[in-house]
Amino acid sequence: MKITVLGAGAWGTAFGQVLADAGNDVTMWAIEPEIVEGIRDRHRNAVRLPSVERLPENMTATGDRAEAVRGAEIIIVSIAAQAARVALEPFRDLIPGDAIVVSLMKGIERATGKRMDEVVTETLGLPEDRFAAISGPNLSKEIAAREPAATVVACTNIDNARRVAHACTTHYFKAFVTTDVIGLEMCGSLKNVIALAVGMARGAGYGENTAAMIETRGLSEMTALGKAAGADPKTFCGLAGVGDLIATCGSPLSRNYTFGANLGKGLSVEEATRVSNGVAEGVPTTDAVVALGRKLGVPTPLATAMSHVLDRGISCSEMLAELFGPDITEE
Ligand SMILES: NC(=O)C1=CN([C@@H]2O[C@H](COP(=O)(O)OP(=O)(O)OC[C@H]3O[C@@H](n4cnc5c(N)ncnc54)[C@H](OP(=O)(O)O)[C@@H]3O)[C@@H](O)[C@H]2O)C=CC1
Ligand SMILES: O=C(CO)COP(=O)(O)O
Repeated sequence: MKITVLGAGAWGTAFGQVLADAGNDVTMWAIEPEIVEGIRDRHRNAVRLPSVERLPENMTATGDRAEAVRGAEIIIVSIAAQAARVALEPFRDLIPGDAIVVSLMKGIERATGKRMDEVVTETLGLPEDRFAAISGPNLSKEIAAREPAATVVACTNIDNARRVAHACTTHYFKAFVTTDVIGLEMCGSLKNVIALAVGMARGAGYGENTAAMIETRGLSEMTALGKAAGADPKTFCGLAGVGDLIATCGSPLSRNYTFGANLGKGLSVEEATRVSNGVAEGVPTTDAVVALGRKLGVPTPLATAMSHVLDRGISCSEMLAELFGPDITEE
């Protein structure tokens, strides 16, 4: 198949390699000429994925939007979530009429509170059965090293989910399918907020009990919010939910975990942003989660406490005290 990836960041590039390994012809689209030339001429993305010495031969790149998507059967979107709307607008009239558009993004648009499925379909004028989301425990550097991993493809049209899953199946990468697009989107976005809090606790020097508490209470919070938004609660027990939570909250390869760890060590939000190696989606998504909780009538103690870290600069122990709350409640 001819597949295009919009956004040659760490995950866009690693996933492009998965697609190329699966036998597809892959074209990466990026704004920066340095990244385009590197992938096209030297098979290398030294800016965003330097750990890979040489990307596959059936992977190229262009900075020209029309050329990028011409004839593409599947178009992958892997752009920082807050920039997705602006970046996709110029593609609206260029996307082939039968292409499936797949989002790898894990975030909620802060300005509107919308999930990426909503942002992508709205911006591109795409029917929902031609939109798919991919989410799971997929730390890009490990997948770029071809370590065994699995993911989930969600589409309201299960046949289209299967087509996308087939396109990204390799000997080291396995894709499951689901029709629960909302659940998948909520899992990927909300676990980043939890990873910020776990990272912060780790950075402050706390151990396993504290991390397990934040992860478990966080899972409960994201499941309740997801259910209220229309998701299937089962999705939160699977790869995209618990699975991604374990990977993201347990690895310094996660930008969200690392961002949180830096806050826990005493860096300010500005300093943590400056040293971050790529986008930490949980940062802008935290406020969106709090607002969504308010709209849906679901308490979000963890996201609210994290928003006070990010907006008011409260410390890790103050964040945890907020999370504890004064009341005795049922678990
Ligand atoms: N890295 C990972 O392990 C995983 C990441 N994800 C998700 O995938 C998405 C992308 O992440 P990742 O690739 O790692 O992030 P990076 O920070 O490595 O890259 C972000 C990408 O967004 C692009 N971008 C930012 N602003 C704009 C804009 N205004 N117009 C066009 N492009 C823009 C960047 O382009 P440029 O390089 O030109 O700045 C870059 O390609 C995120 O939502 C993330 O949560 C999901 C699973 C795993
Ligand atoms: O989503 C991820 C792993 O599944 C990557 O997490 P970060 O965006 O925090 O690096």
